Amino acid sequence: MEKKQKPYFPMFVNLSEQQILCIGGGTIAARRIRTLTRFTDHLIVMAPEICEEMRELLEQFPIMWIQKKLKAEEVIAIENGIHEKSAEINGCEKTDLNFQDIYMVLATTNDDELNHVIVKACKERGILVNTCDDKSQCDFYFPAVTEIDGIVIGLNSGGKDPKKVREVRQKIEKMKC
Ligand SMILES: C[C@@]1(CC(=O)O)c2cc3[nH]c(cc4nc(cc5[nH]c(cc(n2)[C@H]1CCC(=O)O)[C@@](C)(CC(=O)O)[C@@H]5CCC(=O)O)C(CC(=O)O)=C4CCC(=O)O)c(CCC(=O)O)c3CC(=O)O
Ligand SMILES: NC(=O)C1=CN([C@@H]2O[C@H](COP(=O)(O)OP(=O)(O)OC[C@H]3O[C@@H](n4cnc5c(N)ncnc54)[C@H](O)[C@@H]3O)[C@@H](O)[C@H]2O)C=CC1
Repeated sequence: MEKKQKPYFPMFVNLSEQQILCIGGGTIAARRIRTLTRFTDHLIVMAPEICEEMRELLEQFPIMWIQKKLKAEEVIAIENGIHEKSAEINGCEKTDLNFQDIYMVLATTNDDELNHVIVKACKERGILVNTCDDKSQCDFYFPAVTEIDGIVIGLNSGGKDPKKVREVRQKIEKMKC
């Protein structure tokens, strides 16, 4: 008998004191960082360039931007405890970033190969990792999130239909009033 894939359990996690590193600063990254600003002030974005929406988020929230194009060789060095010298950081002093302090990594670059290397390095170090281009490699899925009267609602279709997930989230938001 074929085994049916079970849905993922919606575990609600305290992220308020956890550092989250998002590698990539485009459309997907901005959408996810916007969601995460509700849950933690410890957000780091690493990307050589960021989109307009991310730029606006950097102005509104205490997000650290490390302006850097990550190289696959550097990611592999994560295994040895990579120590990043940050290039340019939004409103903050120059500082070292030690991946050992990172709780969760979001790989959101448009370089699928790099995303894959990031996933591998994180898994080796036991860091929770999500990549936007391949659901089979994710430790967890990024949910659509909304909130009604302080009740957080997270939605997920197990990667079957993200577009529908978005539509359901929008329907819920219309019901709010
Ligand atoms: C599995 C998952 C893993 C993860 O990334 O965590 C994943 C994977 C992938 N998504 C893809 C495509 C799209 N994703 C969206 C939208 C969202 N995707 C999100 C989550 C997830 N996406 C995870 C669980 C999904 C689930 O619940 O089923 C949301 C909920 C959260 C967020 O991203 O913030 C957000 C809605 C947020 C909101 O609106 O509230 C849209 C629609 C749109 O953008 O309008 C499209 C175009 C679809 C189309 O056009 O049909 C591709 C192909 C990429 C490619 O082209 O290569 C992959 C890769 C793959 O399937 O392997
Ligand atoms: N999971 C999801 O919901 C969806 C996922 N995707 C996937 O997400 C990927 C990214 O999509 P977008 O955000 O729209 O792309 P985008 O082109 O807007 O952004 C890509 C970002 O990655 C950064 N980047 C590229 N190389 C880098 C490196 N070496 N180091 C650090 N940052 C680097 C760029 O500077 C840019 O900020 C797509 O290639 C696609 O595979 C696409 C649609 C939906």
